[in-house]
Amino acid sequence: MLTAREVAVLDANAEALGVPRKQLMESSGNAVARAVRDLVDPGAAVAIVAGRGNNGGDGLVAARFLDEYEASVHLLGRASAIGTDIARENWEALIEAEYDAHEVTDSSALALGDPDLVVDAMLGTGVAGDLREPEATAAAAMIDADATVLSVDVPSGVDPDGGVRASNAVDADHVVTFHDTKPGLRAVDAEVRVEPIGIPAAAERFVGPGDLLRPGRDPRGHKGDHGEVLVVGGGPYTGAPALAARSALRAGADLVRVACPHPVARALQGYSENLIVRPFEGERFAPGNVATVAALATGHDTVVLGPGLGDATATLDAAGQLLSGLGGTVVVDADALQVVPEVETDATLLCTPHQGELRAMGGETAADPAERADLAEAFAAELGHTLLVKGAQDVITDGERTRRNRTGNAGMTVGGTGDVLAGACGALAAVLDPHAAACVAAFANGRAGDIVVAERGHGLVATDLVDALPQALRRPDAAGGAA
Ligand SMILES: NC(=O)C1=CN([C@@H]2O[C@H](COP(=O)(O)OP(=O)(O)OC[C@H]3O[C@@H](n4cnc5c(N)ncnc54)[C@H](O)[C@@H]3O)[C@@H](O)[C@H]2O)[C@H](O)CC1
Ligand SMILES: [K+]
Repeated sequence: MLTAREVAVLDANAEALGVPRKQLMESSGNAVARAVRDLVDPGAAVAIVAGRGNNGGDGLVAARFLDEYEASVHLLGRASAIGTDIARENWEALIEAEYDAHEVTDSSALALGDPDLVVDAMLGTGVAGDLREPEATAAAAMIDADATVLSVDVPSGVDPDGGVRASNAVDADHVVTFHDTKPGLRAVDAEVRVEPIGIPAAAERFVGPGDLLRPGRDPRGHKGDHGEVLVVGGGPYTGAPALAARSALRAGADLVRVACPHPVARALQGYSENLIVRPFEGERFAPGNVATVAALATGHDTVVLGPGLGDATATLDAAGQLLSGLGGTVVVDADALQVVPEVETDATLLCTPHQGELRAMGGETAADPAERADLAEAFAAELGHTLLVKGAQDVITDGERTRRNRTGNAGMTVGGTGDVLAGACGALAAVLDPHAAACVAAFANGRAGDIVVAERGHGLVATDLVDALPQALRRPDAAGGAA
């Protein structure tokens, strides 16, 4: 089941893998033509009504696969109003090849003739609200044509996600949809066929630039909308919580505070004036600090627990007590991971172990990425939390959905990259569900490493990653063209 957003993610990931949208459109159009062949015999009159987006583009492509039919193409609007290059190029090919194709500039001039079958290629996953003109008149003309109606992807006017039908939506007899069915088609009373269009399984299996399209930051948002993150760390180490906090800021958090022992507070503040430090008593995080830190945590969207805490017994006790009392999403990293298997909590944990830490938690790992993914998936299901298992290929799994991330390079084994990843997870989990946040964070962290190596060669240090995160998080053009 694919929402319109998931379709956009897969298309962009397919493009990054070397399968451009125009190729997907060619496959979609071919699938439409196959559906036509199954419904009417060669020689039949087929009227293709095309919108100005890629749904229309699919219909334009289909015309080229229907030479044995009396196919006519009716573009709703001027060719200059076609919204995408790939749809426009397909229109231009029809005109150049002298197909029976017309621009309908006045909806009352729409003349479908007496078709045996109408292809509804007006609107698909890009629809919004009731059909406007000329789609509304065209939909009515389809009904008047008294022909079989085959809709492309979704009946025009049906919301692909929620299934809500616009009052003037097309009544389809048949629907041909692509790659996977759509939630909105459950409510459609028509024969639905799902056709592959050549999106490689890798577009789903591996995190790609398309995953950066997931709704997260609303650019029109206001301070505090994009997440307030609390890092609980420091003790033996001060660099780790500073890296995690700075990374959270670079990954989009609006406010990041660091709860840390008094003795490291000043050192931490020294790392960056962007950090707000909330010191607690003592040399290390201990049970006596849990109430204070828990109270602080309630005022934040996400918590990142672990960077630089150390593994003193009292600290691990405190970590377990803190987790058992929290709700919301908590990123757990480094030594704090040890307490996760035993802790009962209402919080959703996003755990970011490397393979040694995974084994210490009771999980298993393997050299083969696919096998490692299966083992991690089983362990995440057992734990009941989301795992981001770091490695040459990261594995992200919540026990059901399992994906792998291939960005990053050998230079990233340097200390601190895990703290940067944990901070990025903290920021992204404030605006995405934990699984999506882990996918995007793993992708961006590795991509930041690749950007740094490409620009400066090896010798990468963790602070380089922090600075490269904004560039690594830059979204591809949703309509086409990888970043
Ligand atoms: N991976 C895949 O499944 C692929 C699917 N393909 C097809 O692409 C469309 C989605 O195309 P898109 O350009 O994003 O949107 P639409 O064509 O559905 O519509 C946009 C178009 O329609 C106008 N519009 C929006 N709402 C209304 C309205 N209520 N009334 C009138 N007009 C409206 C809007 O202004 C735009 O002009 C998908 O469904 C598939 O068919 C790709 O071809 C390949 C990959
Ligand atoms: K349609």
